[in-house]
Amino acid sequence: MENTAAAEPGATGEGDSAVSGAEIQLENVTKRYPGTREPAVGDVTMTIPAGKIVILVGPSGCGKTTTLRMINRLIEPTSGRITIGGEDALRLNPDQLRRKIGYAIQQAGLFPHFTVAQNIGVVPGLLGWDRKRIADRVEEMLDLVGLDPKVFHDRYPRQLSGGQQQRVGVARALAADPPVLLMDEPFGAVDPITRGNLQDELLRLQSALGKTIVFVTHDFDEAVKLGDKIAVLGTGSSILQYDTPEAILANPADDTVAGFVGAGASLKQLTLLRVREVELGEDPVLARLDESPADVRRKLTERNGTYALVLDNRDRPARWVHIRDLGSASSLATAGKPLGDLVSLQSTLQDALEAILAEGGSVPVTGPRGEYAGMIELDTVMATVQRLREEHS
Ligand SMILES: Nc1ncnc2c1ncn2[C@@H]1O[C@H](COP(=O)(O)OP(=O)(O)OP(=O)(O)O)[C@@H](O)[C@H]1O
Repeated sequence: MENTAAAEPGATGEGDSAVSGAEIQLENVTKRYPGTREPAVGDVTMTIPAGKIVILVGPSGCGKTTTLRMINRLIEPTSGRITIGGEDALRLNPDQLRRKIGYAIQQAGLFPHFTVAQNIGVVPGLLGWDRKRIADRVEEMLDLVGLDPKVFHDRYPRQLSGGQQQRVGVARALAADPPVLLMDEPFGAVDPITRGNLQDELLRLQSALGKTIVFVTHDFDEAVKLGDKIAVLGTGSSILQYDTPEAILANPADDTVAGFVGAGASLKQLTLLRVREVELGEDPVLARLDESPADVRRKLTERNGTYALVLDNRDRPARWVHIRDLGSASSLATAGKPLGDLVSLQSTLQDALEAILAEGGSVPVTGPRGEYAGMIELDTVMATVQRLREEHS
């Protein structure tokens, strides 16, 4: 077996975080499936910059998967040229090429009769790494994707939740430290909360790894959240617009893109901003769980307030109390009502807006340890939407 890829930069498996991806170029790439009239991919030319996440979005059947799978030659192009890091991918041995390209798909595509560890070790094994190095790498990858090696190492895929399977899928794709990662709706089959977590995880990994990632999705919100650039594709993978999420949201190239971006494009821009980037509002009257209700009532009266935010002994927001609850209350631990939605400094403004709408006003923001960090208000979010609209018009 040839295993020259193991000697390539970026395939060392040393886990060094400075590894950077390779640029991918597609030049006039066409795929015609036998017996079909129109090409599935027609004359596509695009450059995918090194170390960036590029998202392919577009309607079902427009050729996203075909485009992706031509990059690792699971599908052979009918014509055109593809280079990866300047190397002509169509001249390489396809097996050798694929060992340098991680591939993660919907429902993870794990081998059911292999344990988690065996699944992750597949490509390093093919590359001829010795057992010790593979074992170390498997541990490192499980850690990286947030799965405890002691718990998950020997499990079989059927013993994992959908989200855990996806994590193993990502770990397997990254195991040989390939410069390029292709992801085909990798989070398509999990519930929205797990999906959000996996997306956050991918962004965290990417900020450390700097791979070139080509990611296919149907979901424009996912594209906006993850993409450094988004390619909006039409029939035959024709590129309708290829730009940053900000630019596409602000100025869709045509009506088709605008339709795909959907209503509320300026609201979607809120997914690009984090709560820590905007000014927080004025503090409400703050109280401690162990303060006496009478003292808090006095503070509220002095400050003309109606609600106090009660913090626990570690400064974490715990409850709201209304001044009228305080007359009869014996302790703040039971007075008023527990908090509903909270947002953190890391949350997107989109999440903050949802919480504000659910709570009907302003919402407490928490810092890294869950401690109270300030309030975010509807006015701040609306002013931000207005500013974004003006900046991009
Ligand atoms: N093996 C094949 N033989 C013939 N036609 C095919 C084959 N595979 C895909 N196609 C056709 O090529 C076109 C593009 O398919 P592709 O799977 O790339 O689209 P897609 O954008 O990824 O779709 P989806 O979002 O639904 O997964 C479709 O019209 C599809 O029917």
